[in-house]
Amino acid sequence: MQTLTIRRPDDWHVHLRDGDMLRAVAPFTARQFERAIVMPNLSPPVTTVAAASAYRERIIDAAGPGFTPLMTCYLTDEADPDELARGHGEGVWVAAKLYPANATTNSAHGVTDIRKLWPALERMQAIGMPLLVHGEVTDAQVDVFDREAVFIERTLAPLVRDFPALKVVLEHITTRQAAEFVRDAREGVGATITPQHVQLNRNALFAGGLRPHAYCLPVLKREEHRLAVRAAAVSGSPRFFLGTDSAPHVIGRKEQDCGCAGIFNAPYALESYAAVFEAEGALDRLEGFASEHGPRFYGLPLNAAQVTLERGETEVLPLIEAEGQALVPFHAGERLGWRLRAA
Ligand SMILES: NC(=O)N[C@@H](CC(=O)O)C(=O)O
Ligand SMILES: [Zn+2]
Ligand SMILES: [Zn+2]
Repeated sequence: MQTLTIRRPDDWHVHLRDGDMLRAVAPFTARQFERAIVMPNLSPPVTTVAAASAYRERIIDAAGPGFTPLMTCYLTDEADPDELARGHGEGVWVAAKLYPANATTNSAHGVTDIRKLWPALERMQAIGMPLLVHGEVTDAQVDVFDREAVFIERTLAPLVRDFPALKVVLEHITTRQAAEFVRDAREGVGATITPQHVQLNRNALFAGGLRPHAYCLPVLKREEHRLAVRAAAVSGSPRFFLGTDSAPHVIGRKEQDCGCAGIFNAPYALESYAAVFEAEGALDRLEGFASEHGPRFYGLPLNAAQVTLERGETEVLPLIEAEGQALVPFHAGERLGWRLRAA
């Protein structure tokens, strides 16, 4: 097969940031995807309908025509059910995002105790607004590699039980436990999967030295987990869908004493996923994962347009500079075997 034409995909988890960084990265996402679920972890976080509408306009300006940002509400301990319902009703918010306080980048205003969210979750369940979850406990006693599995046990499993009709997406899954939990859960539970978590295991963090550009949260896990998440991605199950978690930080913030978590994978995300599906003999399932499972889960229409991937070397630059931002992309300096044909 020399070309692969699929329905135009969407990215169900991306960080587009704001200001110069937004202008630098939004065109990469817009080139690859028709829609994207935009994470609200700006500083300050996007907690009001007004802030989300204004942010949406800035994204549309930066991305150019043909791209639709789908906005999310950042949940705090003070999350107001009426504001959530209003934003959802007005078509501004597609979903709301739960960051356990201090679990990841810009999550200081996140939720300190899930019980504080109950009124918000009740309303979201009633109106059919999905809950997106950064699934890691923040308990310093828990080993950083176990934080996702412990979160599932302590928080997610009870939540999925207590809110039996709430749509829940476990974002950027990294473990066998997460893949199995989502696979076996009740209806209305899904997961996004990033390109890095199906291609790298935690050895990548220490390959010949400390590798800040392989550092993201949840952190890469053992090989056993990579294989389980990879199997879920290519399984064809509608519960698993594409979410890059592209999370740009300028090079200086990655390469420092306390480097930021996040991998900037937007520029070649599709080429990267295609390599995985091909290696697994599952290229015929790429379209479901990239373009169908997500919209069906969210209850949104499938995109009508198509894109074509063609076989051919794509050279990933070691450094991408745009709008004064210097970013090291995922696969920096490598060659990928597929190329997204220009629209
Ligand atoms: N994934 C990351 O490592 N970082 C994300 C936050 C997140 O998605 O948890 C970021 O905003 O930089
Ligand atoms: Zn996260
Ligand atoms: Zn993220």
